[in-house]
Amino acid sequence: MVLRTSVAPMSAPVDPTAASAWSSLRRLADSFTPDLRGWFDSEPERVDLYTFDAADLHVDLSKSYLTAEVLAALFALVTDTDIVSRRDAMFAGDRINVTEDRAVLHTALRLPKGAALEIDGRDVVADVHAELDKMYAFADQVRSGEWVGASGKRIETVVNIGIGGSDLGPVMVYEALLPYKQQGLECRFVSNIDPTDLWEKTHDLDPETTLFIIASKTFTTLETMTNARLAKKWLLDGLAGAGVINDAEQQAEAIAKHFVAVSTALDLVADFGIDPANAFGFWDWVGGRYSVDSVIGTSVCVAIGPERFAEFLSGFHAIDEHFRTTAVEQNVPMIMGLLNVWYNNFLDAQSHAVLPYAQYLHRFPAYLQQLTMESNGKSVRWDSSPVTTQTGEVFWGEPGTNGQHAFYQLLHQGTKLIPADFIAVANSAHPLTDGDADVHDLLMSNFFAQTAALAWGKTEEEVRAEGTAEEIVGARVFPGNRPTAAILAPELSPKIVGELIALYEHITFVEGAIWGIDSFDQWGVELGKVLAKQLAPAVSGDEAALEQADPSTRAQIEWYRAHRTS
Ligand SMILES: O=P(O)(O)OC[C@H]1O[C@H](O)[C@H](O)[C@@H](O)[C@@H]1O
Repeated sequence: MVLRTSVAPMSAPVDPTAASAWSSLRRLADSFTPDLRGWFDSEPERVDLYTFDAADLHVDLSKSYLTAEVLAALFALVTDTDIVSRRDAMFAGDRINVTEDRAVLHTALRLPKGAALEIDGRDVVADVHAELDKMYAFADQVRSGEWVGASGKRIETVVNIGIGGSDLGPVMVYEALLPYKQQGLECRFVSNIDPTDLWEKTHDLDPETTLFIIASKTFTTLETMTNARLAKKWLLDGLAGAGVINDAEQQAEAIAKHFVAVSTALDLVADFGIDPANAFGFWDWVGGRYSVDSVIGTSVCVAIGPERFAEFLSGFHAIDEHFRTTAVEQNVPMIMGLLNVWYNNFLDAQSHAVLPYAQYLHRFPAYLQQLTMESNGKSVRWDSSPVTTQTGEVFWGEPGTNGQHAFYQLLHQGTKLIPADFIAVANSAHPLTDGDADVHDLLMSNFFAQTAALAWGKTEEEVRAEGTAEEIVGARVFPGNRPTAAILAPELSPKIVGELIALYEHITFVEGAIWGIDSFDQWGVELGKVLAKQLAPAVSGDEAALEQADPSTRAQIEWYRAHRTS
């Protein structure tokens, strides 16, 4: 397979609301009455019609708000908004991240060694695999104990310092794949500039057996650079206190043994004092929130090993191939992205729940929040023209069954439409029995029960038939017709975690392509960063700087300063 950069100029985004498919969907929405019970009665083949497979993922959308008419109109929207061309442009390495003038090539990070993708005459796949091989060699050294700290002891704890995409991806995947982690080797993740984060993650560690990975695409992020400097001090003070290092030369040697970096800015890595030989690189065509499958995943690779990491990448690639080559009618990310547009733009859903029935996926909703909301939370299209419709879904969630005892009340009986993705695997990494009961079966009984309860509800007649007192019948009715998607997979393996991430990456892509926005920039995070820098002197006591602040902010800072005890 050889993909080449297309040189076609980027055409202006289509206004989706002007598309004829949009009008059709609007008409359908105006008279839309969800009726899952009725649809299942009148469409005996509904389960088959709306169940799809993509690599190892089995996706049942039969309890969603899809009907034949809706799906046909959504497929027409694919044509009207030319998503397929945009998808192909992404895979080919076109600069579809217009506002940053960059290609969007996270899919190249998981191309197998034999593949080729040329960008500006460079074989990107060779570059990717050269960095992967370097990361794999490093991971092997740490795992085998060949890599030792300043006092000759093997590494026991790897602390990843990063934030946003340089944290959420690694920590989510590390937690998801804990059963694959090497015994005796732990990873921790420091992200927040709140000093308690670094303190909590380091105070009980031995500097002699701790290795820091400074993960930052730009190597300028305030939180990460501050924490990196604090970590350097913690390490050097600790080693000096233990008599391991005594002079500047030994300090430099210690940094080389206890710090590695992952970045696109290798010059800044060197300025920080990390030996470029201990730095792993990637490229500006990898967005932060799309980077866990690059060397940003070094902590994960150390934990699970190169072989498993390669399997993780193969999962992404399997879904990439599905998305790239499968006909729209069977294309799972395409259909799920379209379905989300149907909920969001036509049925006025305000948010979208993601409910993994897998404790190991407990950080998956948080990870998806960055992926989907940083990508698609935009008010202008990629040519800066204002959007004329809603964009960016609000994703949220918690693992089941925990959420059942917390917020599911609102899902079942609340007034809001909240489509929910239920995710589960067939096999537990740690099967247990409670008497005769297989505990994973109990978990899954809840999974199946919840999507059924949400879909079918409980009618007044059913409630009355249970002998319920008339005055509380209303309170005990479940309206049903709450749409869900069920995503099932055999087990939570590295490959399947890669598949799940890639599935949502491409769902996000499809939604952004329909809205005509640049899903790959994030200018909205900048203003707050600039203001924080401007306000920092005022917060620490500079009266002149405080005068510059607006009255509300000034009053807050004054209150803060008045209540500081140290
Ligand atoms: O990896 P870094 O350059 O340190 O960036 C870390 C994060 O911070 C930024 O503010 C962006 O919002 C994120 O997309 C990014 O992942």
